[in-house]
Amino acid sequence: MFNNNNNNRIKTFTNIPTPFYFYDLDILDKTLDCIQRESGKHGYHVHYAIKANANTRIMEKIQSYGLGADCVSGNEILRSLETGYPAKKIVYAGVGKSDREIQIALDANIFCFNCESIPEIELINELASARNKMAKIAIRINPNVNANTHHYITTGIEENKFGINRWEFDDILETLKQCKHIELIGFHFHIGSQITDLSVFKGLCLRINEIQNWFEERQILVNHINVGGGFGVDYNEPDSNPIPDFETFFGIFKEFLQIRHNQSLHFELGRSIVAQCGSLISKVLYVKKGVNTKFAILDAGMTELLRPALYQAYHKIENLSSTGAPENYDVVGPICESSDCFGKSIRLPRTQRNDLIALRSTGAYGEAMASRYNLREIANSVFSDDLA
Ligand SMILES: Cc1ncc(COP(=O)(O)O)c(C=O)c1O
Ligand SMILES: N[C@@H](CCCC[NH3+])C(=O)O
Repeated sequence: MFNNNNNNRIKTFTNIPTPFYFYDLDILDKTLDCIQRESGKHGYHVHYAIKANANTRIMEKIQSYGLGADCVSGNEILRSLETGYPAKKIVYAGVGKSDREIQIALDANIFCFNCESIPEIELINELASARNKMAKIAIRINPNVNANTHHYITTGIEENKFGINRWEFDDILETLKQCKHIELIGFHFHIGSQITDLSVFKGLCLRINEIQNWFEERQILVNHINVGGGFGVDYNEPDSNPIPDFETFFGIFKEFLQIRHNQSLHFELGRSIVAQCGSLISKVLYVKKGVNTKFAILDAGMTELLRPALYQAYHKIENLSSTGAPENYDVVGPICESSDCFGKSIRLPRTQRNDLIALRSTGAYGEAMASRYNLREIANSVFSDDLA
């Protein structure tokens, strides 16, 4: 995206106050085209996990391709409705849904609650009963499949707080019998995020097959299977792999998941849709000598991109201004935290004050996780369409 063919774009960056989130809408369009084509081959339903990036323009663009929304809060449901996602394509997960949030979802008549505990199902039943409504739910089942990803973003093993475990199934069936304002329409699964070992999804399919058999033996059939999200992206080589291999990803589910007659399959993709269209653009404030290294101190920090500090995540770092001889730098932000570091011993062309630096693949969980720590301003977003 930032190679020599794009020198003009880089020139336009020079006049924009930094730091800012840059979104290449061409990459987003190509990603969405690919998702539409590859999921369409199998008739799959894709919901965008808006927690990855709830920027209005990004959400509107994704909605224009017909995707639904996967929400984790009442405010995300409201934002989805405002940006044109039809209620009948909204799913809502979360271990801690508040009364207010459940009411928002009931009033909007969303497609499905993904329920994570028995007390939650009982509360939804009570609030639905007060409105004389039926609430459609899927139970979020913890399939106990290890996602082989960072332990902070693993969600599908028994020790995690998410979902309902297998040893609770009998109690769930009992609860569902009691709850007259609940209609069970699906089973939901989500095992973690940034999964690059695709055999993990095969393991998920095989586990879902076993779970479906268990329920079928008890005459429980549902119309919807939702396998969540989690498909990872290439943070090392965003230019060689700007669009994840959705053909292979959806193909795994086609091959290994035993979908019953009349069942539809749903996905909740976040990162794989938006990560590669975004970059955080920053300026070098100072280059400072350390004991063993040089620090390149940027005007962006963990307040604009938390992932490196939170998960030791790597985002490719590029100096857009320099073509000098390569040197090693510890690339850090201005925040009063030692973990405010984007990378150690990063090889960059000779770097100096005012050079523009791009932190790549920040479209997912970048702007969405921004904070005002140290009373910093929230950075602006800039779209490729708006640049000359
Ligand atoms: C329930 C649920 N669905 C979907 C997602 C989206 O995940 P990803 O951005 O990895 O596709 C998440 C986040 O991990 C999630 O918790
Ligand atoms: N926020 C995380 C992923 C968690 C997704 C939500 N369950 C990330 O940046 O990688």
